[in-house]
Amino acid sequence: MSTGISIQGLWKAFPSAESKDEVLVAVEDVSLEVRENEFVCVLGPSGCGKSTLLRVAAGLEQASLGSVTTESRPSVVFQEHGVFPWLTVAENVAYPLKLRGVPRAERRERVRELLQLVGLTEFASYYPAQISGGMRQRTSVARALADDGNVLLMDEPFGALDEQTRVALQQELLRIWERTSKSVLFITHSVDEALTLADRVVVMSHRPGRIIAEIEIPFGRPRDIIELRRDPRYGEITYQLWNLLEHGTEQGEAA
Ligand SMILES: Nc1ncnc2c1ncn2[C@@H]1O[C@H](COP(=O)(O)OP(=O)(O)OP(=O)(O)O)[C@@H](O)[C@H]1O
Repeated sequence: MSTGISIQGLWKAFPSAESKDEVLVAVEDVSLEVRENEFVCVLGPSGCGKSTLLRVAAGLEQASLGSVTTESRPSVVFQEHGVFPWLTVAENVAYPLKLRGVPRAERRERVRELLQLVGLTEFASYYPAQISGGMRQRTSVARALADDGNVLLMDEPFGALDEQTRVALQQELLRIWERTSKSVLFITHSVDEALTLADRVVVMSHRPGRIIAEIEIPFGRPRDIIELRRDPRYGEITYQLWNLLEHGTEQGEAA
């Protein structure tokens, strides 16, 4: 199977704010492959370098060392501020199509389909300030899907939402992803979210962020993310992931 995203020996350091002679290592020697059509979640504690990893993968930051290659130019969804406030919902979704020079009639049809996919048809002519946070994130997801590439990078896209909206959008994202088949790298600090969405969860250590474990998630597709929670393996993997986050090992022993 071919590779959607390949990260090899990636290091990222920033100048230290404390001393001119020092650097702050945010990401340490991370190698990670996302296969075509695979959904990988990167799980790690706050400040461990998850966003930095994603920003480098997106080409928004340069690697200090190592390389990132993607099958196509990645589309990115961020936690917040992902939509242009001066454009309507429909215009936001149309934006990447316009940049690519897609003719107007085709653009209109594609936007109609995407808005239907994310349940925003009725809000096409609203501005971001006139819709809810969950709707803004759906707009952002629809806009990322309007890019025709196969690589989707998501940085805690549902992190700022209330729990019910978050679960609804996770379910929606899975439904869309199952139909559009993209390679997804999804950053989260939530054990539940990683377990719910991923084919594979990559766990990072405290800063500097290294990969300390990769866990294959055994739940099949399509997934019902509510039913999933009744599966006894859900509790077991949750326990395993929490131990990795807290102690760096799977058994709750100190590393
Ligand atoms: N542009 C920057 N300049 C200097 N330091 C930075 C920069 N961006 C990130 N850092 C540092 O890199 C480290 C990792 O930050 P990053 O935002 O990647 O963590 P994170 O795991 O995404 O955190 P959170 O889950 O809290 O969002 C932090 O110590 C942060 O201070």
